[in-house]
Amino acid sequence: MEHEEFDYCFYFEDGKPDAYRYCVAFEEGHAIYHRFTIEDYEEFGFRKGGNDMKISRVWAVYFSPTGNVKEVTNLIAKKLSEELSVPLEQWNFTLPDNRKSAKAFEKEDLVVFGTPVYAGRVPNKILPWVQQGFTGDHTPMVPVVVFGNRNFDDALMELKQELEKNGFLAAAGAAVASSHVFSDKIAPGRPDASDRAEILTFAGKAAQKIAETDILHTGLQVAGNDPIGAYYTPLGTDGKPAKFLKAKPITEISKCNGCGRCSEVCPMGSVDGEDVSQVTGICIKCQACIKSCPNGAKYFADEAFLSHVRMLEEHYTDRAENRFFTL
Ligand SMILES: Cc1cc2nc3c(=O)[nH]c(=O)nc-3n(C[C@H](O)[C@H](O)[C@H](O)COP(=O)(O)O)c2cc1C
Repeated sequence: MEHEEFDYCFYFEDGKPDAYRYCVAFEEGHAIYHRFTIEDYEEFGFRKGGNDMKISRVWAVYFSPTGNVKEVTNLIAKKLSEELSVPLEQWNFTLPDNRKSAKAFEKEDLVVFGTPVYAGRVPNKILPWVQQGFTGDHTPMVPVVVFGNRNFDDALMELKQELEKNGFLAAAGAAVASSHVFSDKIAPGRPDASDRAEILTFAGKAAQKIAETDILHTGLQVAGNDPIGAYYTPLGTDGKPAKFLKAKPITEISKCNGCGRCSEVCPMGSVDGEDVSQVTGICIKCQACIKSCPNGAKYFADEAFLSHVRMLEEHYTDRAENRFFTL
């Protein structure tokens, strides 16, 4: 078998460092292992040391209605691309137009995959797209979740598991705290300079590990329940569940100049472009329309939603820690 036909190679230390190398070829879903003496292996022209997993491109792939996930995912992906000396590409699947056809990644891609945390999980309306919209081919990835200073609960575990079902292999992972999109009083300005420094240190370490480690046989551990737990139940100031599933943004007509920006940024395509006061489809409360309105004409008036926001402001203003995971 010619060495180009192998998917990747590695070696076991097990008391005899470098005694043998193993190369793997995937055929019809089965891994076929070939063992080489180090002499034969060198003859094949493999690189000495490391894992022989070649990365030729880094991708920043993200869903980010109000920009925090975009910023964090790009920061990690850019640092990885610099450290590994390969080009950086982006795939932003926030808008419905970019969720029309599935995207296939190759073995030599390294995909930094970012989503926000909604109710302690991957946003439930986006989960089907995470499950169906991306395929890997033993493609290394870095799952990243960004949360609004309360908790990321099982979101990172869920994102990792879902992508691993579709041919990706987690090489590192991160849960990064940000300002909460519901309130300017919760973690304002985050990610800040200190977060960015932590993120860059993590990405540098991840690049080194990716270059050195046999990803397929190591298995990344991340925080979260396995199996994944229930969605977090938002509470109101009275400590009872705050039910605002049906809440939709309201438009203050006197302030609206009909520019249509809110309709353009809605990730669900739910704001009518002709009459922006009409929310014709699902609202995921992402706040993209509210944050993007140049005239401050959009707001939520739902009492249960506002009570939840006040509860968050009362209980979740202490600085949450970022969490980073490497092999
Ligand atoms: C519907 C919804 C639910 C959220 N649930 C959580 C949560 O469970 N924990 C948390 O810490 N932040 C939560 N957040 C805050 C977001 O994770 C945070 O603001 C994130 O930065 C948003 O990402 P984006 O700026 O890319 O849109 C929630 C936000 C929304 C819109």
